Amino acid sequence: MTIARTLTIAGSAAQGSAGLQADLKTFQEREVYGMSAVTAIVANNSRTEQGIFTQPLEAIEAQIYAAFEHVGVDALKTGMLFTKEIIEHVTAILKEVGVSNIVVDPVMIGKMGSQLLKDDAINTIKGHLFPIAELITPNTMEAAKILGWDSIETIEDMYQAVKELHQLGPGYVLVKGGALADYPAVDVLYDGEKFTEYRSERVDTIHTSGAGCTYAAAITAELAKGNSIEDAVGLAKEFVTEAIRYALSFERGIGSTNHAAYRDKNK
Ligand SMILES: Nc1ncnc2c1ncn2[C@@H]1O[C@H](COP(=O)(O)OP(=O)(O)O)[C@@H](O)[C@H]1O
Ligand SMILES: Cc1ncc(COP(=O)(O)OP(=O)(O)O)c(N)n1
Repeated sequence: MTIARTLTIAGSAAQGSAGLQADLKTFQEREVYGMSAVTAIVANNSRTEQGIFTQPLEAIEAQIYAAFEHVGVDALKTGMLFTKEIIEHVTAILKEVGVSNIVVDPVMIGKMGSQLLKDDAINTIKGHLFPIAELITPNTMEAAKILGWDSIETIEDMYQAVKELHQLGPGYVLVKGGALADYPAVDVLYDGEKFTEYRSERVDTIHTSGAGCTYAAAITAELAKGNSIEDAVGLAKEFVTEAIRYALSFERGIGSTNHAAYRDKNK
């Protein structure tokens, strides 16, 4: 049996909704083979002062090579990279192994408040990783920060943002409009010439932890299967919308996107 192979290079979100936990659950749901390289462990709780445990560069490198050597990778995504050093090291390895389907989700601050990218690492992700990415998937806050804008408030702003972000070198830019509360859930894709909008109704919920990771992981899975970027984003948008519609509350603040919801709906 052949199966498409995916890798996430990301942080571990101990609470299970985001990070590599969301990615691996999504890979499984999209019926691809999932692998992971852990960059940092995020484990915020009321008893632990230091909730972020960065992995040594040597450990990150070993995990990436293990995935490439033992299995092979058809598409990969990056999530939490946290430091300049990790970004530089991961970029150098990806250039060496020569993988083409790279999805970069430039996560900066999680919905639970964790810092996922140090402020001094934003320029490194722009300068090193974006030029080798097939697709970058910032949310509106991340897109504004990367561009040095105050904020992105409207869909017109999103159109301007994808154009400017594309000049940083990725093949495609997808700006996600989940935070624009006055609009439906609109995302804008740009390939340097053509804009494509992806829309769904806005689900009335606060339980969207992991939505961005889940979306980028589903896109990665569909690219690994050989779909075009446009089709991969469309399929992933349907998947993440169901994951948000049937989100899991746990009744303790912001709950999790439900990675099994799309499967349950299509049974
Ligand atoms: N309340 C919502 N209802 C429906 N879709 C949403 C909602 N919030 C976010 N989305 C969608 O979820 C995906 C992830 O977007 P977003 O939440 O902006 O990313 P992030 O988790 O990185 O902040 C996008 O397709 C966005 O449009
Ligand atoms: C370890 C870790 N990585 C990434 C995220 C961000 O997840 P994302 O789905 O982009 O957004 P939030 O759900 O946090 O808003 C994370 N939280 N943890």
